Amino acid sequence: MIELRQVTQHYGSSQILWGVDLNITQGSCACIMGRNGVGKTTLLKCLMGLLPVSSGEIRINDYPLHNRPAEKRAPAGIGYVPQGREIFPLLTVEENLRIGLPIRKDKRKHIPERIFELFPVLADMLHRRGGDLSGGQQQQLAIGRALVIEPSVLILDEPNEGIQPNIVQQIGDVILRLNEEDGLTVILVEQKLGFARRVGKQFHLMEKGRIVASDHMENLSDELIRQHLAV
Ligand SMILES: Nc1ncnc2c1ncn2[C@@H]1O[C@H](COP(=O)(O)OP(=O)(O)OP(=O)(O)O)[C@@H](O)[C@H]1O
Repeated sequence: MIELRQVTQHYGSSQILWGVDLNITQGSCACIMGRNGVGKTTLLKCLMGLLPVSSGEIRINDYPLHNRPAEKRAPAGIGYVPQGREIFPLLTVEENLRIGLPIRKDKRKHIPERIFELFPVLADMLHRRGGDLSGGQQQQLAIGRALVIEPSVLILDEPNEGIQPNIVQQIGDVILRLNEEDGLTVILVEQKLGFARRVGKQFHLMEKGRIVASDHMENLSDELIRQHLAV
């Protein structure tokens, strides 16, 4: 269970998050949704420790994260796929994947086979440089890299931004398999309504730095979409 209690955050003097309360149960696939600029990425970065919270608490299975630096959060079992992918363009696919291995508790030296099962293209391109891959392949690499630690929670920030439709479909399939077959808890920031409906089990709508509605995905009504998502 991931719990956020009254989380606030500021960039300098401008307050972005205003007392965010959020509960994400183990095994769920939760979509954080909202218009541009409402604070979705900021919320994920606070969860990952990439931005300090101003106040409030963040816990995973009762283990407090809010007072721990970012490098202590991946070992707590959280994998993160940032917006814009942020793969290392000059490193090979294999080197990009290996980056996470040293933080595994078991110090395992091999990339888990499951990653190549989910993304066969990464096995085919193992020795190619990250920067030579297409946008969709880079996104698959970014997800694969987050899975190297075999996390219990996977956080993805707009994984489909700028990706061609057939890869979007594949990424959706992989997220569903990770959630349903491997039991991974997934937290997904997603703007594409069709994709969110396909893979998400719950939604959390954000408006001006607050969560304003949370429910099962099947209850995401036209009225909520009009109020909080339509542009
Ligand atoms: N480094 C920064 N310094 C100052 N303000 C920032 C910074 N990063 C983001 N902001 C502001 O914080 C607010 C929330 O941004 P954030 O990126 O979290 O929103 P978002 O909901 O993820 O939007 P998008 O869907 O466009 O990615 C925006 O008003 C943005 O301009």
